[in-house]
Amino acid sequence: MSVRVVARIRPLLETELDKDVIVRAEGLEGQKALAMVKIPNPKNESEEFSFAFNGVYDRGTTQEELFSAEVAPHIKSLFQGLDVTIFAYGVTGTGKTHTMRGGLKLAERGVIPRLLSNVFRRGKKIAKDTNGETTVEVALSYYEIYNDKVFDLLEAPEKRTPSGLPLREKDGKTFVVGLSERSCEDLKDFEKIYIESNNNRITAATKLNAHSSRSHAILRVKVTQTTDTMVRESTCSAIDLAGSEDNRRTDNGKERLVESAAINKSLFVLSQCVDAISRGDKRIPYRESKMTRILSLGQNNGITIMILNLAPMRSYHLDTLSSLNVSSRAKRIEVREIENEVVFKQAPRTMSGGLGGNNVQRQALRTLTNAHNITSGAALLAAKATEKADKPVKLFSVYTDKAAKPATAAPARSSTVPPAVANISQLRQPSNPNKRPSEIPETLAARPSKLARPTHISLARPALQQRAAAAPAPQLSISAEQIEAMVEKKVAEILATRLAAASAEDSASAPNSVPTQPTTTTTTTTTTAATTGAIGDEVQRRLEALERRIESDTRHEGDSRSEGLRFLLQARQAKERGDEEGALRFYELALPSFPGQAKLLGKIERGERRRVQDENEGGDYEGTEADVEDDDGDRPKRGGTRRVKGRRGKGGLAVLPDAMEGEGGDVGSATPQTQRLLDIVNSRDLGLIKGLHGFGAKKAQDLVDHLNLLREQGEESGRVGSLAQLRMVPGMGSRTVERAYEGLV
Ligand SMILES: Nc1ncnc2c1ncn2[C@@H]1O[C@H](COP(=O)(O)OP(=O)(O)OP(=O)(O)O)[C@@H](O)[C@H]1O
Repeated sequence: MSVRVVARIRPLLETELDKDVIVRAEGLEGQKALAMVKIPNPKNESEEFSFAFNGVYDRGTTQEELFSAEVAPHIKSLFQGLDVTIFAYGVTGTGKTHTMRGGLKLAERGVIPRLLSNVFRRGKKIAKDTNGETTVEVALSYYEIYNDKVFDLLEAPEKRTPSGLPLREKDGKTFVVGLSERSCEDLKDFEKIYIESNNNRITAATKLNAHSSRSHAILRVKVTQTTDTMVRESTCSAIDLAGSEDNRRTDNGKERLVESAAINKSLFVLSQCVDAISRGDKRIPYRESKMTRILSLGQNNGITIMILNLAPMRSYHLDTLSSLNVSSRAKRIEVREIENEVVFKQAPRTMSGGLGGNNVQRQALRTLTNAHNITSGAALLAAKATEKADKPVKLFSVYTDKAAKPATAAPARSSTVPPAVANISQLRQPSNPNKRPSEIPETLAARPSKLARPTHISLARPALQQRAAAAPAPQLSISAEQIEAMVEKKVAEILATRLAAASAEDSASAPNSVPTQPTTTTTTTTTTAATTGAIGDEVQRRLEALERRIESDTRHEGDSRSEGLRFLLQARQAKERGDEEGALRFYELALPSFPGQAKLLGKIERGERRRVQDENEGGDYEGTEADVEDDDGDRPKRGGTRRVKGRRGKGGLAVLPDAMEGEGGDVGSATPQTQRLLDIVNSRDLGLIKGLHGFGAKKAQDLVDHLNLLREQGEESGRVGSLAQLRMVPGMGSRTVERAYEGLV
């Protein structure tokens, strides 16, 4: 499977002004072809983030240019039997529909009509070249996924049932029951079907776009080539994804929020799938959303093209960074492409200019939770090149364009830091003394490591500090909590170093990679001798043990602990940026890897309390997926960090039994409530399950469907054996399980 990720920056619309442009395209050093998107750091405009892509298309790129460069080369592969999937991803109003569908004029036609035109042309040529021995048939299906329900766009809306079309599994493939398919003779035929069925698509006016697509629209073009001896079938799916906008900027009402929750969830799964494919994971979470499940994403040997649509305006700043972040994960697949030699056949073209269009109104931006990072796609290439298969996948490094300056001291623990990392730390310089520590290199001369800072040590008064400075390090009083904090910080540093190392290796080995530049969110592991002395032997031992553990954890590809650690690192980085909501989200993502981990649960609870407080105080937070799920106001407002068996938490939180907190949550040691909950779940009795606290009809049905699916796939007995497992079921999560448990208590 190969994936190519490209970015397309749309031109300015009539009412947009050149002075508000903040997104620009650039080539890699010394190369003309555009391959980088540059955008200022919203928190520090003197810094600029660079995101690398397989190709970047600037504002003046025509429909024809995009199509010939990115889609046309794969039509041959389609006729050779490979499946092709083309996504248009991006925030509402950035040009996804324009890219996929386009305008009615010939020059304005988007990817889809051009694709069909090429397919028919090639089909005719094959028939002609084989003297009619090969017949080529084209059939279309067109459906949308709205609020996680599938609707046939080839059918009139009146024929829709509220629950949409069901999915079924057959021979390991997922198909939509009752989805119509229309044979399509020629382009005229196609245009008629396509224009008619587009009127059936659900769109709505949001504050960002008067005709915003609220569903994912998936056009499936099935090509069947038949000769006397064989039938070859392949499909090309073209997907105009729903907008990935942030609710806080759309003034969305309840209905729009529910839609957005479904949209964001499926986009999240999509990015997770792409991420997993890029890592070469055996398990791709494609079953966790309907769209990826129907597309069987990552299950075939096809070609995927992800077109990230971007608006160049400042008013989209945070949304743009957010989608760059998502697509940058996809970008890592560049490595696989090089290996497959399927793509990269044509360099992206550059044009500049501007076009007019509709007016897209946007409201003022407020803080957003998303991490603004980028993965260096070439990280995997570097890992591959050096045969370090046991290295963890490198996630999230941000490049900033800052002048290089040699460091004044070499890192003391250079044995654990690859040379490339040392270079990174040398390149970086603290441009702003007020910057957060994570953004500044921690070289000995420039600034002491956080680990050695007196704030981490219980020395309140100057006199004591002087005495302590003279005293040997082990005499310093460090509380268990402080040690814990140091260890946590250190873990984050170690992981961050790996990212930086990978980025550095990338630039050395990958011809298409971004040049290695300093990172803003990573720190180096320049633990100095002074630092080591200050933190003492005990901390050092624990750090080393942890380092070994991370090393051994990350060796197991697909190991959920490594995944969890990565989320913890991201949470940590979000915290460093002051992005509490982002941190909370990453802590929640880490939870399935460390089920029931009391400290993590504590962090999540505290984060949620803060969020609730923000809401009550009229803060920024206005709604996410979690809001929608927990809309009954049942979300705990308070709670202790450690839950005690058999009692309720402070603010009415379900008090989970110890059995649940252990990894795996063995049924053998389950409390009667746990056992009861599992019995109800495993009964598959919809009535009983619906009776659980926090379960509605849909959640109950989804759970039963999931259990049935497990059984169909022969996975164990299709039973959930522990609360930890229950939490891992798609759509469940910790809060749902806690509430169901609480109901039984
Ligand atoms: N490359 C382009 N050239 C000219 N106009 C464009 C281009 N891209 C987008 N536009 C214009 O920008 C506006 C928004 O584009 P479009 O509706 O395609 O956005 P979208 O991302 O599909 O939004 P939504 O997710 O809400 O459906 C439209 O008026 C469209 O014509």
